Amino acid sequence: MTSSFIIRVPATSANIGPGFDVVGLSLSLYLTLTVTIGENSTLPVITYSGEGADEVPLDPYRNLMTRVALYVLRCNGFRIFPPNLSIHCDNQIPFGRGLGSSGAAVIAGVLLGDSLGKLNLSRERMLDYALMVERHPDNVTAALVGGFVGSYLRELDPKATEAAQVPLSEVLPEYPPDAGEDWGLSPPVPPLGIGHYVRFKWNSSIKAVAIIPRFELSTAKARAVLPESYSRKDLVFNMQRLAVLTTALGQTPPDPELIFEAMKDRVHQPYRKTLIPGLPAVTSLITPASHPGLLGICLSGAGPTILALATHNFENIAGKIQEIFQQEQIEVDWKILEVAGGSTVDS
Ligand SMILES: Nc1ncnc2c1ncn2[C@@H]1O[C@H](COP(=O)(O)OP(=O)(O)O)[C@@H](O)[C@H]1O
Ligand SMILES: N[C@@H](CCOP(=O)(O)O)C(=O)O
Repeated sequence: MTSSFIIRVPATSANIGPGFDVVGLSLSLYLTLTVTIGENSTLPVITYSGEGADEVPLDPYRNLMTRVALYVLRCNGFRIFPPNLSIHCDNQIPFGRGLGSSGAAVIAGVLLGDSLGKLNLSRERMLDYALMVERHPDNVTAALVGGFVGSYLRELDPKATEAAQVPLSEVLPEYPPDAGEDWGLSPPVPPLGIGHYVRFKWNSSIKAVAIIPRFELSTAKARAVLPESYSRKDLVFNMQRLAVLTTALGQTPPDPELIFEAMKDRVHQPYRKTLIPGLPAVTSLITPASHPGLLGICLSGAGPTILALATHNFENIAGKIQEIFQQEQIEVDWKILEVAGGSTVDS
């Protein structure tokens, strides 16, 4: 007998200016998995449509989503994937653009492992698993619970810190063992309650315009350009703005002057401008005064996507940003997105 279920995970925009590795916003682009049990196969058969379909690995031991699902299953007493599984992924989230595609794949993998193993993990426990794989909580938390969220990683005792520092390659085995070889010990189980979050209010008149350059920038590369330490002046600059921003985006009516200044950042964007030509011009030349309706502009996640928050005049704002990128010989696509709900699993 065949049965199936559907997992849906939203895109996310992390940081929103000053909230580096802290805040995330779920957005209305989705990774949708249709999971069918009943096909005749030993290993999961994976197919893709949409974004990334021509580059994503379809081998379940190499695909990020199924590797995460296997990690969750192995931590809970299952040795291998259940048989007769087929997974179709329809993906609207472009890879490597700062819209949380990897965070969505990790959350989809956790939900897949939970459903296949009938584990009934709580949302908090699911977040622990996701955080073993993606160590910054902003994307995965927003993708799991939805909305505008702030999160932190708990400081762990030395034993748990050790478990949480295990390299990704050990948490997620990439290759099956050779025939006859044992899988070895189960992977490190996440410490309990690594991540904690709160959801902030969001004024529903605010939409997110995502201006998406047609080139990929891996998050790893965009993190590698960041310094190890910061001046007190720059940290205070960001903390002052973040404290204001988390309330300002929930107020009615939204205050453009307040939000525009509160979305400025000195922790990641200045260092990433070398990887994203046009970024300094985009964040300085377009203002609420020049473009009514605009509230603020930032890099989405690690970039290269630009996120403009606005209440109206979306086409005009996107058009100006597109023009700035064109001067750098960079083509873009743009979309008006809503703030989305969290991930769902439906039969
Ligand atoms: N739906 C998916 N299924 C499998 N792997 C994915 C999926 N989405 C993203 N990935 C992996 O994550 C990589 C992008 O991650 P990353 O550099 O963090 O960029 P992003 O800003 O899009 O999260 C992709 O190149 C791919 O390897
Ligand atoms: N806080 C992280 C967020 C990365 O988001 P992504 O969507 O680019 O994966 C960072 O800024 O590095």
